[in-house]
Order: sequence, then structure tokens, then C-alpha cells
Amino acid sequence: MTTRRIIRLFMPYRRAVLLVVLLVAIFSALNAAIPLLTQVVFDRALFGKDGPRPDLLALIAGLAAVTAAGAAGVDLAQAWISGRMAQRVIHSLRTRLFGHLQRMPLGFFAAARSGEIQSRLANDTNQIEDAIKDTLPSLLGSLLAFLFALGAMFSLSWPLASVTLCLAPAILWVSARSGRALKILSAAGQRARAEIASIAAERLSLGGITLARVHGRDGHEAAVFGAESERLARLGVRAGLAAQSVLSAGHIFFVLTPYIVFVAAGLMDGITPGTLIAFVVLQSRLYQPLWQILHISTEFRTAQAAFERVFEYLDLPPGPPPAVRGGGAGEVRVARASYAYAGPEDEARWALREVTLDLPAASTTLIVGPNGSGKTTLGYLLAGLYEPAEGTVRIDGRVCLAPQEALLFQGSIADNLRYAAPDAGLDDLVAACATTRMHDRIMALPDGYDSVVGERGALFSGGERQRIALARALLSDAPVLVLDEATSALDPLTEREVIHAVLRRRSGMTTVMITHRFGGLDTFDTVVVLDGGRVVESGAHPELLGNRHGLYARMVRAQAVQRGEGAVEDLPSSLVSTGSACSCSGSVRQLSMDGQMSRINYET
Ligand SMILES: Nc1ncnc2c1ncn2[C@@H]1O[C@H](COP(=O)(O)OP(=O)(O)OP(=O)(O)O)[C@@H](O)[C@H]1O
Repeated sequence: MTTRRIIRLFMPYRRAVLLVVLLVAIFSALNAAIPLLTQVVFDRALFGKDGPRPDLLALIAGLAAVTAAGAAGVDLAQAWISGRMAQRVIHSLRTRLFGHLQRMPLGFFAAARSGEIQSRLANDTNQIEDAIKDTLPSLLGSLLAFLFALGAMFSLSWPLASVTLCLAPAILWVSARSGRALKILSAAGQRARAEIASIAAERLSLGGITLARVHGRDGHEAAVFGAESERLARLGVRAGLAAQSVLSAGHIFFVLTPYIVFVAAGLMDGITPGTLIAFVVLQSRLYQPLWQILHISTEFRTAQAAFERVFEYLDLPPGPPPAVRGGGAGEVRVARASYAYAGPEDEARWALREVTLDLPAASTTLIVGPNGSGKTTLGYLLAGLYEPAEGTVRIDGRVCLAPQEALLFQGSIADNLRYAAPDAGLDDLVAACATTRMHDRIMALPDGYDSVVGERGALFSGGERQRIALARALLSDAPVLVLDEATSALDPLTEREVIHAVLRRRSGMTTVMITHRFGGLDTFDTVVVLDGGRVVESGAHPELLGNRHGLYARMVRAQAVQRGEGAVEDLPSSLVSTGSACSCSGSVRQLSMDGQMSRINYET
């Protein structure tokens, strides 16, 4: 099955394959012809009836030189064509794998370890590259060289040639057995390599190292890595042994057969010395390709395991196509949409249940709710990144989502900003960064917008990263923008300023904001409150605030207390510990969007 799929990879290059076969055949034929000249040298030119014949010797030497030069030229052409073909096959496999992974549902990346993905994309394809770069021409060449040498041996003396092959079944048996073991060992080795890559990617990151240091777990991390590395080393030793057992069996064959041939020649009549010498030369020509075939078969078994790991990823069903809907007005309609994540036993864990929402074009919506209530999941549904399991999500226009984790790629600030808008001029970048209050900070850097951000933006603070990422999202000018706690790392004053500026810049476009810090945010058209995956409240800010026992009002009041804007003694216990239903009234101070302090009267 795997072998058939591997062969199919070469189908687009079948003409090149045929050409390689032809060139290898010519090379092998030219090579096999040289030992036949040896027979003429010995039996006619040196020890013939008429004694040594210099003219014939010179002719044979000339013929050998032309044959060798021709063989070298053909070999060079063959190496060029097969090298190009192998690289193209690998290139298309690598890019197919990358493209397929890009289309995988987001849940795949949530569950997979990044080291595992990288390992299949890099280690496994490297292993395949090593194998197919050498395998095809060497295998063909060796097979043909073997057949030509065998043919020449049969043409010299078929009984001696038959004797030569008597040990072959034993070699084939050892080779088949070791090959199977090698495939299993090498699959285990590739898995161990992927595990090592995953450990390194996770633990040798900035966050991983910091975590290990603050918890004093450096020794433990080194031990985990060491154990996996040792497992890989042990697998390597066993795989080496399996591969060597094939080669050792071949070695016994190579050493024994000349003596078997000598014994057989001694028992036969009419074998001339020239025939026997040509036979011995041909035997060495037989061993070389046979050795090569055994060696390639072990390499191929190793590559087969790598192929299977790559095919396994290619066979995974891709996710829905990305929701790119340009030119829409920016309206989003969610009707009775539910979404479930797959649990450990593949059981459905519902994160959203029957959510219905209407986001008119140019509206602003605030989504709030306790931890785990489904806000991020809803944001992903609105952005078309998740497909609802039930119900529908209709998006009219392109959606951009700015997540809480602001991912910046290695490169300059300008490169990262232009990821969203490749044609944006410096003025556009400046305007976007001014909106997110990042421009002055960037200008204070020696290289300004050309400053490098480091891996994943590590050279900037969390709040700075978020402000650059938010500017990038603004540059996309998508009709719908979902901000999923995209300002959570900003200090409260800057956050308010930035949110104000973002809403001003996006007036006329649809903006959705998911946040935990909404205490003083009253400028959104609609507030949607989620709890346990369901919409429990929705409406304008004052309207929801008026519902004294509502989750929103209770959360706003609790935040006011946290910010010290209302003394705890001002507030009834029900405002701090949510859930009880007592009735009382009071007031808290609140910082409004324009930075003014005011008091909110409340009654519960
Ligand atoms: N990839 C995932 N696989 C399985 N369950 C998930 C996954 N992501 C989220 N969940 C679960 O789905 C539920 C909703 O998660 P979600 O991230 O949408 O909540 P949230 O309201 O954004 O939470 P928070 O305020 O903590 O960010 C939670 O119970 C969470 O454990």
C-alpha cells in the first residue's frame, strides 16, 4: 500500500524515470562489457595460439578507454536527471504536507504538539529525501549491473553461474526478516525523534525555561529529555544491528561463493583460465550491486516508516475552507448555533449552546462572561474559524480576529504590520500604531519601524506586543473585527484610550470585543453576556445595568470594588459574592470613558 503510494509520487516524472532507467541500463551494459574484454586479453591477446599480440592488446586498451569514458558521461547525465527528479518529488511532498496542515481544523493544532508537526515536516521528509535521492538510481543501477553481470556469467558458463547463486535464497530470507524489524524500529525511532523535538520546542522556549527556573525543575527537565534521548539511542543501536545483519549475511555470501566456484570449476571440464578469471572479475561486479541492493533495501525500510508518518498526516480530513468573504457590509447573524470540543474519549464537550445573535453592519458589541463561559469559542465562530455543530453562522464580509496571545513573527515591526496589509505605506503603519498608542514607543527605538521584534515578539513587553498586533488587525480594515481580550495586557488607562481610539477609527465598521475589564465601558451598542455556553443577557449597557440581579450588573459592581471605586462597605455582600438575591442600594465611583470620575447609583 505504502509502496504503491510512493510509486504514485513519481508518476508525474515517469518520462524522467524512463530516461534514468535507460541511462542506467547503458551505464551497466558498458560496465559489464569491460570484464568480457578481460577474457579476450587472456585467452587471445596474451596467451593465444600465436603468443602475445600487441596490436590486439592496444585495440582492447583503446576500446576499454572509450567504454569507460562513455560510461562516465552517461553516469553524470543520469545523476543530474535523477537528482532533479528526487528533489522535485520531495519538494512537492513537503509543500503538499505544509498546505494540508494549513487547512487542518484549529482543534488539530490545539491537540497536536508543535514539535511533532515540525518533526514530520522536517525530520521525516529529510529521511525520505536521503532515501529517494540515493535509492532510485542506485537501486536501478545495482539491479541492472547485477543482471548484466549475471547474464555475462551465464554466457561464459551457465553451470558456474548457477553455482554462484546457490546461497542467494538464504540472503533473501535474512534480508526480508531484518527489513521487517528495521521498519518497526525506524518508525519507533521517528516517534522518539518527534518527542525529543516536542520537548525541546516546549521546554527550551522563553516561557518553558522561565517556568523550570522559578520552580527549580531544571534537573527534572534534563532527566525527561535524557530518558527520551536514551530511548532513541537504544533504538538506534537495535536498528543498526538489524541493518548490519543483512550486510553480514551478504558478506558471507561474497566470501564463500568464489571458493564454491573454484571447487565447481575443478570438478568440471573445459573451463579455460580466461573464463575463470573473467568469471571472478564478474563475481566481484555481482557482489558490489548485490551489496548495494541490500544496503538500499535497509534504507528503504527506514524511509518507508517516514513515508507512513507523512501519509498519516496527509490522510487527515482538512477543516472547512477559510471564511474569506470580501466586500460584505459587515453583518453577522448567528442562529441557534452550538459548538462542542472533542473530549479525551472523543465525546462532545459543549462550549456553546443554541446561541442566537444579530450583529448589524457597523455595530459595536461587547461580549462578557465568567471564565469558561464560551466567549473565545463564540469569537472564533463569529470569525468563521470554527463551524457550528448545530445552527448557522452567516457572515457578510471578511472578519479579522485579534487574539489575546499577540503572535509576532521574527522580523521587523513594519514586516509584522504589513502581514495584514502588504501594500500599506509607512503613513498607514503610523496611523494604525498611533491608534493603539504604540507609535511614540516605536519612534523611541533606534530603528523605529525597522526594529526587530525577536522570536514570537520576545523583545517587546506583553502590552507592546498586543498593541503592535492590534495595529496589525486594524490595518486589515476588515468589515468585522473581533478583539478577543486583545488589550488584556495593557494598563487600564492606556486600555481605555486605545479602545476609544479603535472604535473611532472603526466607525462605520462592525467591531466585537471580548473582555473581562468592561466595568467602565458603556459606549458599545450591545452587551452580550454568556454563562455556561448560553447567552443569558443581551442589550444596551444601561438596560443590563438596570437588571440589578443580572450577571452583568453584578460583574460591573464587583469590578468597581476591585478598582477601589466603591468602598466594600458601600456594597452589599451580594455584589461581591455573586449569586445571592438580597435587595439594597448605594453608589460607587466609576471612571467613565473620557477619564472623568462619576458615581453610579445602584439598587439591588
Ligand atoms: N481546544 C479545546 N478543547 C477542549 N475544550 C476546550 C478547548 N478550548 C476551550 N475548551 C473548553 O470550552 C469551554 C469554553 O472555553 P472558552 O475559551 O470559549 O471560554 P472563555 O469564556 O473564553 O474563557 P476565559 O474567560 O477563561 O478566556 C471551556 O470549558 C473550555 O475548557
